[in-house]
Amino acid sequence: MARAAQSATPPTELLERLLAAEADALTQRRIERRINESRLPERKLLTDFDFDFQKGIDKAQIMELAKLNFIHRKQGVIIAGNSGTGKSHIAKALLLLGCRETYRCRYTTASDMLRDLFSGLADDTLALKLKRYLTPDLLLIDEVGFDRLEQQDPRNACLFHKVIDGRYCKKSTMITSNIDFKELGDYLGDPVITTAIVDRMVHHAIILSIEGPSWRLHQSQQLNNRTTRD
Ligand SMILES: Nc1ncnc2c1ncn2[C@@H]1O[C@H](COP(=O)(O)OP(=O)(O)OP(=O)(O)O)[C@@H](O)[C@H]1O
Repeated sequence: MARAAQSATPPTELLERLLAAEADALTQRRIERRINESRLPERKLLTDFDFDFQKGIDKAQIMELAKLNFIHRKQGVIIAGNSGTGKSHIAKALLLLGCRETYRCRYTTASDMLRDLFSGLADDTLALKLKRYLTPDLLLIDEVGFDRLEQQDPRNACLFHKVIDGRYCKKSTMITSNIDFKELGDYLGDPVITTAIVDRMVHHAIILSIEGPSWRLHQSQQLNNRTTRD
């Protein structure tokens, strides 16, 4: 206000500037809140992704996904491929973009989600816990098939089904996996229910299959080469 008085800024212009700054700060706070609520463990960006390294990924397709129309269309996205090929990086970056728009998003790994839902069975809070995974506009279930589930129990398939079926055609779900869907029945403990899960997951979904080298391996090879040279 002192500066405005010095430069004889008209009061309406001053008010306009103050309100714009407040509106920007409010938008920023809302974005931060959505990111925190999403439980995203790290903020990955598509601009940090080396598309030249991973030739198996169609950059144009990812940039199309980055427009987030799939959330609006309540479409699923499945990113499959070997370890280290960048599946989680891309999925997390898309989730972050979702938070930056007005979407409510949630990140989980398959094992964390199933552990959480199992605890809901134990203390009769399943309905409440399911809400966490059913209400977000975008749910990312990362690392499907990645590790052995804590509870080796066919109810894993029932719980997974509750989430997928509850979101089917209503909300968008992103899944990353390093196993073939044929192995999902063993992973979730019930092949029959898993067939119903896969059916819903792939229906109308955008499926990206990344066949390529591991970025982690590439990084450690580069490091080794550098150390040998030094
Ligand atoms: N093409 C790439 N450009 C830049 N960083 C990459 C690329 N691919 C992977 N990374 C980085 O390598 C690490 C592993 O990638 P990411 O977790 O996305 O792999 P993943 O395919 O999900 O593997 P996993 O199935 O083992 O979880 C991350 O830190 C990620 O940011």
